[in-house]
Amino acid sequence: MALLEARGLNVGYHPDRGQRVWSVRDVDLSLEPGEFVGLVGESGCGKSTLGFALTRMLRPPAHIDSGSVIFDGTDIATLTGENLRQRRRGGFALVLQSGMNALNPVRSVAQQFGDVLSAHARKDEKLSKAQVRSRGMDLLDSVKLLPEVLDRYPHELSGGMRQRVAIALALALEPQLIVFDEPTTALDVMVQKAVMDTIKQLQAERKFTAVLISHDLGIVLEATDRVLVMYGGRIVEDQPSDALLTGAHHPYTEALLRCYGDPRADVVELQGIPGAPPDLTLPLEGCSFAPRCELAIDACRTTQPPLVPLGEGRAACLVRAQATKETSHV
Ligand SMILES: Nc1ncnc2c1ncn2[C@@H]1O[C@H](COP(=O)(O)OP(=O)(O)OP(=O)(O)O)[C@@H](O)[C@H]1O
Repeated sequence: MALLEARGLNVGYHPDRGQRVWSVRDVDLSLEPGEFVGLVGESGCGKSTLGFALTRMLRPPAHIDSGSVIFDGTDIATLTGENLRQRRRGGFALVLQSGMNALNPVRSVAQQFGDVLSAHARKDEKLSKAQVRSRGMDLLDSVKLLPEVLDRYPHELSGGMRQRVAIALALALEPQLIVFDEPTTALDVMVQKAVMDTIKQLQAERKFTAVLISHDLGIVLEATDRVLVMYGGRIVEDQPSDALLTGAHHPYTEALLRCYGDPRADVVELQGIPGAPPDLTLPLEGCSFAPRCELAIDACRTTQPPLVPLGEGRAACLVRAQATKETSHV
């Protein structure tokens, strides 16, 4: 049984003034226990909004307009207040792009462990300062930080250390699902690799379900079991990572793969994707990639392609779905 299932999920930003943005459109996805899933796509396609929705971290003007997010049997899309807070323990957590954004600049690391643990403690449970410190030291150890980091403030730590503290704080409530939103983007390449190695090791040992949001297909393909590709607020492809390396089924994924150079190759020829991403303030008719797609036929401009089984997973492309149907009838 899936750990999380999102069905018909629509998320928009509805500011009092200014334009509405429909950032996540009709998303259906499942996350299995213990799998490591990548979420990729161009900037602005809705990855973070989806990650925030799956962990119920959206803040106004963002709003779940419709759909469900069934986590471990409960629809968390409709949970509020105390019920939602209680569900986070042993439930779902989000690690943000920059550790500095996630940490409170005026609280020491130990105080922040105390804040997280006490905010989600059971009613009959009160942790002493010594218990918080001991738990904090274990968690710091798990992300490869020394115990003395407990008494430091965020500004005293490097970017990589702050990101490790943010990961340790997410682990404090022993979540079954952690969404990592661009966890290494703000770090230099060496630190990026070290932090990614720690994330992979923690996931393999603790067996939580992980979603890695990134625009770097290379990092995602290396770390994950399965990749979800987003375009214009929709999931357009969902395939095992190994299968994507040998062939994508959606023309947008193919274009993304051409933008990523294999560092092992002797000669790397990178290509961009001509055209611009869709405007998410507008309703979309047909396939949102059609204006940039070399394969597009008339029907692509008028019919929203459903996400159907293709290859070892799913893809939302009318042309490819039709071609597969025709070959299977030959
Ligand atoms: N607070 C906000 N108010 C209004 N629109 C927003 C807000 N945050 C995001 N959006 C819009 O929602 C859409 C999706 O943004 P989102 O950040 O989810 O995309 P993303 O794929 O994660 O991008 P990036 O890779 O750049 O982080 C974009 O069009 C963005 O402009």
